[in-house]
Amino acid sequence: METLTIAQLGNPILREHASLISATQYQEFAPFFNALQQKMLEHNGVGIAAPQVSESIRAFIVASRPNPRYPDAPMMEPTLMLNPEITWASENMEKDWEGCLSIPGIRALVSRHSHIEVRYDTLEGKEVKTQMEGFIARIFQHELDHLNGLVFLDRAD
Ligand SMILES: O=C(NO)N[C@@H](Cc1ccccc1)C(=O)O
Ligand SMILES: [Zn+2]
Repeated sequence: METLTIAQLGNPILREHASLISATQYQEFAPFFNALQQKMLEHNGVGIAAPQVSESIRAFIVASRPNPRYPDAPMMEPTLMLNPEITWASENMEKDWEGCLSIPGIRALVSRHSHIEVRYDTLEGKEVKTQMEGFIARIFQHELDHLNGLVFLDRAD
């Protein structure tokens, strides 16, 4: 695994529909997911999606925590989510500021569902069903967009 570089807006990889991963492949990808988390932390990211390092698979990390880029971000354990889906989304929408490691230096106000219910697999192949709200729900929706070839500017008000 050579060192990962973050694809910038304009790179067609960011516009692909990423592929599901089969559970038999999860463990093979473990070193890649570690490198992905490292790359996110290097850039003070609070999330990162595999397509951003040109790996078009349905996997991302949600890792909200206060940092210089998002001083008010809530604290959570960095969480790797495989084959993630939204299973329910609130009618209620909230606007807040977003950035993207693939679009450095730009922030925009984006409307997102304020509450969502999600499902994803862990690296061990366990299915997790849970609900999210606020900034963490926002990051999940931002990362899921990346798996579907969307970036936050596509949704900016
Ligand atoms: O580019 C990514 N993830 O794809 N990282 C974003 C994640 C994010 C998402 C939503 C709101 C704020 C921030 C970052 O700035 O750390
Ligand atoms: Zn992004």
